[in-house]
Amino acid sequence: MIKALIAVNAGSSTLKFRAYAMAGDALLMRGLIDHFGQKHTSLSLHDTLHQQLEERELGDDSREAAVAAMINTLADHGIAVTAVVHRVVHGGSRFHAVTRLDDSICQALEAYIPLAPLHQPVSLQVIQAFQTVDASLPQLACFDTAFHASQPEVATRFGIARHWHEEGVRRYGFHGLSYASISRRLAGLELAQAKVVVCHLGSGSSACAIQQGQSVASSMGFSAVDGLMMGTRPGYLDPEVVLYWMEHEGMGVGEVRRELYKNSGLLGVSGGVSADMRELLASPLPAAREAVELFCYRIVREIASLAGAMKGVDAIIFTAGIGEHSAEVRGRVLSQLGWLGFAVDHAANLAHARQLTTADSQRHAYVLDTDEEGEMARQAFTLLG
Ligand SMILES: Nc1ncnc2c1ncn2[C@@H]1O[C@H](COP(=O)(O)OP(=O)(O)O)[C@@H](O)[C@H]1O
Ligand SMILES: CC(=O)OP(=O)(O)O
Ligand SMILES: [Mg+2]
Repeated sequence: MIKALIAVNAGSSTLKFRAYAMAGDALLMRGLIDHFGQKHTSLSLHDTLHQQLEERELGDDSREAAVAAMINTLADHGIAVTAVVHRVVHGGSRFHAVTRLDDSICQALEAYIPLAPLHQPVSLQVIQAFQTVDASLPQLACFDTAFHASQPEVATRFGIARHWHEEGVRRYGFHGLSYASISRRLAGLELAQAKVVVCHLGSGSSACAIQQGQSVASSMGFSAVDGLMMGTRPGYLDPEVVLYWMEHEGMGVGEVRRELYKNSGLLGVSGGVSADMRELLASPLPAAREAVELFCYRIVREIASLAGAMKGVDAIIFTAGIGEHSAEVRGRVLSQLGWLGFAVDHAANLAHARQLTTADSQRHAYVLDTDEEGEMARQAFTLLG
């Protein structure tokens, strides 16, 4: 048996995991638990050459059964799980580094559930499920907020009374594991010292201004609902809209939260067609087109805003599901940024080439695959030694 660390990236409905060798940290296998915590939970496992090793429904839809199936299936393929590292979305002002989990840390992380209601409870349930299945397994957490700890104070403030900031009502920023994984690869593009806007476009989307490899500003704030429009979240929204819903529509906190996290974004604007970019791009319906148009428009505005925060921009990088796979979205965004010196190379964009701009473009745009799990593993190995 090969001893391995598994990196667990739990989302609201899927759980992605990857196994890395404890000796030498090589990637061994990647897996997905689909419909996690829902009906018809299934597990699939692929080797590093993308060869499928397993694909089956679990029968038992509990999170504990899914965790046990993950550990047992890896064992069937010669991998003994000896440690786990989790992606935890919110680490607040307290957690800026990979942390060994215990009851008191988990309790502290529970306090951030209201700030990340789609993600934080799931992560904590997964941690609990591992604890139930194998209490002796060391568990670590890496935080999406941590990469943004380098931001200057001005980027973290809201224009509200000072005491709120001191109480933690401030901008944190998310998708930090993705940005850290991109930041590590900037040197390879000769951008280590540059001013870069990275667009992480997935079911959750955000953008980050990275200067000399560090986060200096980001589109997400106090929670993962702010900034760009997403699959089911609105992004930037005048807070008076929330008051309007409560005061004039009689909506309670739970209903408002559902509206903000489940009914908005691509799904809401498309009139219910889909939260999935692929389906929207394939739809002939005007509302679906409008949703895509708004998604791109908001990215263009955010890039200009983040460029302002850095007093310039040298490059744009697209990453995550939509950023890595949708030439349509990248092309639309870059076409609206000609005034900033980005000239799209349409053939390169369609071919998903690394560089998306023409050789004589004043500034360049690129695609890089995000590697949240790889970043988690790297951080975990520094702690495990
Ligand atoms: N070929 C593609 N074209 C357009 N969008 C795509 C493509 N492949 C994946 N996506 C989109 O990527 C999004 C999911 O991104 P991903 O980063 O996997 O999300 P998450 O990890 O947050 O669940 C979905 O909107 C999906 O439609
Ligand atoms: C922070 C966040 O929005 O994460 P995800 O993209 O996984 O939903
Ligand atoms: Mg994601």
